[in-house]
Amino acid sequence: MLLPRRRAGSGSGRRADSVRAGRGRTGREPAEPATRAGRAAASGFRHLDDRLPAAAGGSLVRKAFPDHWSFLLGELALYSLVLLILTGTFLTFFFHPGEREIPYDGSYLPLNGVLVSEAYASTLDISFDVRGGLLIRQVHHWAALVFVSAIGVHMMRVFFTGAFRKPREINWVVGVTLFVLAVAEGFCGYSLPDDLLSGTGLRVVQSLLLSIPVVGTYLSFFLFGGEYPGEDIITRLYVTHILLIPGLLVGLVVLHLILVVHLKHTQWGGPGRTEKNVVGQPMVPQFTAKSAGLSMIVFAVPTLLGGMVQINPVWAYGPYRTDQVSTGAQPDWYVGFLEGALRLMPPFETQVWGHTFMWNVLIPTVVLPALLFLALYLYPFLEKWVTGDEAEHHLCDRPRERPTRTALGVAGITFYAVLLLAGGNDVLADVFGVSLNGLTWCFRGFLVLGPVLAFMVVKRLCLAMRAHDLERAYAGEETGEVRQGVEGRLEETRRPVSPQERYTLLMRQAPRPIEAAPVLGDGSGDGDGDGAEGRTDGRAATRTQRLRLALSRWYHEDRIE
Ligand code: HEM
Ligand code: HEM
Repeated sequence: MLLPRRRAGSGSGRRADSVRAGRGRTGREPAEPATRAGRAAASGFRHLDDRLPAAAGGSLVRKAFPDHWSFLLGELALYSLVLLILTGTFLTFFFHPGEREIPYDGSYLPLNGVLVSEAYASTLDISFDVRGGLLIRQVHHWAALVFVSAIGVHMMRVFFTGAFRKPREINWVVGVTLFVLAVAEGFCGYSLPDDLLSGTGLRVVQSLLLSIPVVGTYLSFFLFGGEYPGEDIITRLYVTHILLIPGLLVGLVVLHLILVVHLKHTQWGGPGRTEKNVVGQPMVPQFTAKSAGLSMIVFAVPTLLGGMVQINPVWAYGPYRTDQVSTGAQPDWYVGFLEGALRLMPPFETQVWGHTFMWNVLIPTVVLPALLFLALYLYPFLEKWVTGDEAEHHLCDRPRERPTRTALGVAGITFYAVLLLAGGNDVLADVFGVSLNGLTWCFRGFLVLGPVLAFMVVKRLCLAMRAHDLERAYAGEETGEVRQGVEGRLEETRRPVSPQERYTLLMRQAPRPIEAAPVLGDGSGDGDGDGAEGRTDGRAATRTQRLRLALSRWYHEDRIE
């Protein structure tokens, strides 16, 4: 039985937690945990709960967590962050960020006597001379890949289900900031060992800085502590990597989670699940047990990978030297899209008053990422503006129900994927034995056409799936059997879908484009915000309003009602 529990002062103040104990519906109060240990844990939490501010008006112990797997993606990111902090702390005991050159005298014989930076030497020491060092280094690197991937997938879940809509726009903004910080943290991290691969990445950063008009040279001198490569960059990246960004990340994650608890989770629609309640398993013991299990998997998988699959063998790349670049150099995947943008950009430069504007570096590495992240930051607000949807939403959209949003999302992912693949164009050309220039031109074409094609295909697919849903709801689902009547006619048979499924298929809203009237008003010009201050001649009053109407029509066109 679903038992609504109202939580004063939390979220919109109107949503109630409906806690379902276990998966069964018992028709009674939410069941107490069956085992003695479970009951003891629950009672301990309740004691804490009564004494913490979070308990005001309700119980954290009985907070409902939706039990769909997609709500565990955020936790995947959370636990990989914990693993990164633990393994990173271990690494700080042995890593020396210095750039002074010393002759290497550790266990890796091929480099014995070679002049290398202290940072590089200490990374080799961690790998070959510190007990368990290589394992922890590799676990740290694998965990970083899992972390950024988890954030990416979590962000897609939030995007495609519309969980960024009112009242969660601020949490979306916090989330995008977490994403930017995670990418920056990863970049700083893999630049620390000062090997040939990471040095090549830093060289790209220097070009990026130099391409910024007017202040570029100063920025480069400031960051690198003088003429490239300078003597300060590794120390600065180190402080940023182990103190500054982790501090910001942890602070923002705490804020992010406070907002999740305060606003409560969204949930998938279905019988008994409304905009006014949250149905799910209680925090203790079901959710805690599930989450603890997930945390162990998150700790185990990178540890297994770290123990068995080699990653970033810096001894094979050699120490960084400004006059060398290794072939096939690839950054970690999350930075690959910038590399791809750099490789696809045609070589444009402009000379103005003796100064060179390097568009070929400025556009792909500064303008493009700035626009991409700006689009991510603004999306919830832009969608609200275009749809005129000011309502609070706590039920997840099924992606097919918002064909334009889903198609836009897939178009964005296609754009990103093309850039990522282009970042490895040399490796692809080598593996498939094709011309590098030919491949680059193909990628350029696909960068423009791919997102458009993806948009069109995905929108049609969403509409088709939605039409199919409605057909199932009204006409029933196909049984796969064909019957022949007495008069010889063949007809397919259908059976009605279950009432629960029918409810889920039909409970959707049918959003419509903004009507001209509220935007245009009745011409009263009283400016009282009641939609009655526009014109009466059927034309939008301003260019912005006309744009908004046009975008709204485009957003909602071809809908299935
Ligand atoms: C939160 C996200 C983090 C990410 C994405 C991240 C990522 C990375 C990456 C990719 C490396 C290069 C590893 C390698 O050499 O193969 C690295 C190195 C390092 N990280 Fe992190 N890291 C994170 C957090 C931390 C934290 C919190 C600390 C310290 C408390 C830390 C300390 C270190 C140290 C000392 C190194 C250099 C050691 C080495 O490369 O062998 N990291 N990090
Ligand atoms: C360090 C990175 C992050 C961590 C640790 C994290 C963690 C979480 C957790 C544990 C939840 C609740 C469970 C769930 O819905 O999955 C959540 C919800 C949420 N996250 Fe994140 N997140 C991170 C990054 C992001 C990013 C990059 C975005 C979007 C750009 C985002 C937006 C949201 C939103 C809007 C919710 C509320 C969703 C809902 O109520 O359904 N988060 N996050």
